[in-house]
Amino acid sequence: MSEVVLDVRGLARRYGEAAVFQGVDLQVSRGEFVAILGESGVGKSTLLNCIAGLDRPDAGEVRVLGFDITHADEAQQAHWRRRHLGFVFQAFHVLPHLTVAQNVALPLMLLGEPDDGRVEQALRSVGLAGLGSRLPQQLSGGQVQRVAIARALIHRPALLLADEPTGNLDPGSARQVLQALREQTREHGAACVLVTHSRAAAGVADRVMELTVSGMNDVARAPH
Ligand SMILES: Nc1ncnc2c1ncn2[C@@H]1O[C@H](COP(=O)(O)OP(=O)(O)OP(=O)(O)O)[C@@H](O)[C@H]1O
Repeated sequence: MSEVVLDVRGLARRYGEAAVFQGVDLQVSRGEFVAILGESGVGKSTLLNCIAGLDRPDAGEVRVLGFDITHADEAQQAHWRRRHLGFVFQAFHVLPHLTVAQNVALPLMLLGEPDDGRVEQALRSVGLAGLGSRLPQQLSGGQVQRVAIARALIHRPALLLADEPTGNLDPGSARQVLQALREQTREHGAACVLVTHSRAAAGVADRVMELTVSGMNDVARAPH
């Protein structure tokens, strides 16, 4: 059994009297790609934000490689995120005035560890060799999301979180982006959690779960 990177236990979040979710347990191992399905409004983004330490759960805890993010203070959380977390969003989180290479280099710059060779290699590995000097607006939607994947993994984080990364893409581009996400997760030995309402998107994952108000359920694998 490979090492557990993400360990979520008994997580609950409520707004006022209404529970968004409760009793959420989730373990994800190194190199494993887990998809979490759920209807709109069930709390998928809230769950990712709680895992990232951007939102405080009302009960339960989140540990990443033993570090208890739930009970850390904000400065510790911010430091932890910069070093150990990659995040891929649905859209528009690639900075439009920076080139593709500068976007990918950003996490390394924030850590004070610039490395042009690594940026070039990262672009190659997501199929964007030679496009580093372009601006994002000169790329297709699928290419922009592959920039976002390269950027999310450039600093070799232990944990990769993806929130509907294919929501705005046609099915062909979506498939390429998901395949890049899966390949890169394995190659980097990251633990990846993807949230989506798309069963097709969940089809590339190693394991599929469903988020409900009362916890997380296993789902039979969607056909490829
Ligand atoms: N600040 C807030 N105050 C009150 N309720 C909130 C707040 N933020 C989120 N909610 C509620 O929490 C629930 C979960 O929202 P969340 O965005 O996590 O769902 P989701 O599954 O990611 O939805 P979608 O797939 O549409 O993005 C929703 O019912 C939402 O209305």
